[in-house]
Amino acid sequence: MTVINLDNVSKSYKGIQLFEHATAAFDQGKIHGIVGHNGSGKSVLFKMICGFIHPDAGQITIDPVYRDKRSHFPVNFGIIIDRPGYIGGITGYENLKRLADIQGRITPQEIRQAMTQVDLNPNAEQKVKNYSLGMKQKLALAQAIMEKQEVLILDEPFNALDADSVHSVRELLLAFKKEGKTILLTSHNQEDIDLLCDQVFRIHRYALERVV
Ligand SMILES: Nc1ncnc2c1ncn2[C@@H]1O[C@H](COP(=O)(O)OP(=O)(O)OP(=O)(O)O)[C@@H](O)[C@H]1O
Repeated sequence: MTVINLDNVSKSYKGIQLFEHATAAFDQGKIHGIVGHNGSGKSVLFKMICGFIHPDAGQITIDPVYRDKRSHFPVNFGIIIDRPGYIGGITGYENLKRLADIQGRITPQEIRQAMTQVDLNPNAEQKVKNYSLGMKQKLALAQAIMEKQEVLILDEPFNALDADSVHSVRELLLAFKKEGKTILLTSHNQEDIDLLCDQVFRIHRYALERVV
């Protein structure tokens, strides 16, 4: 089943063409890797899929299961694109709790579980302003998975993670795939792509070229 479909998508910024008639389908229960050089448009692609920006032409269709009439954005998507702005003066847990309270769907225990899954201590008293880059990355990951989101859109999820954390996040993503979740990720590390991805798309000549 196709979860996200791109049909003839074109996008440019100030005369710089990023996509031209790009077409691709991303399937349920698979891990999809998006590769391409710096500035090729990986983050822009993810922002278009999540409805944050719009293609100049063409269509991006999301399975209606992930649509809600009341929202312009897809629902049940866990997203990491750019580094989110957390509140520095409170702990990681408190940040996630405030975000979780917006939907009011999960318990404190589920927030703690998500933090533990990415090797963050939910009981730590350290404020986010004192977090390292890798810890902020883990917090973003915890946010993306804490509501048990079915589709994960992860731009550079391994960025700044130490070797042990890379290993545990890889295992986590493979476990999510087994559960039937759909994952799109970017990485500049070929090993991540080779180990994790069922399908790989390369941004090449403004299109999404299937390489695996
Ligand atoms: N809001 C914007 N206004 C103007 N140009 C933009 C905007 N957003 C992105 N761009 C440009 O689009 C191009 C693609 O950016 P994008 O962040 O998608 O690249 P990327 O493939 O994710 O790169 P990297 O591998 O370095 O993360 C870049 O040249 C960027 O400057």
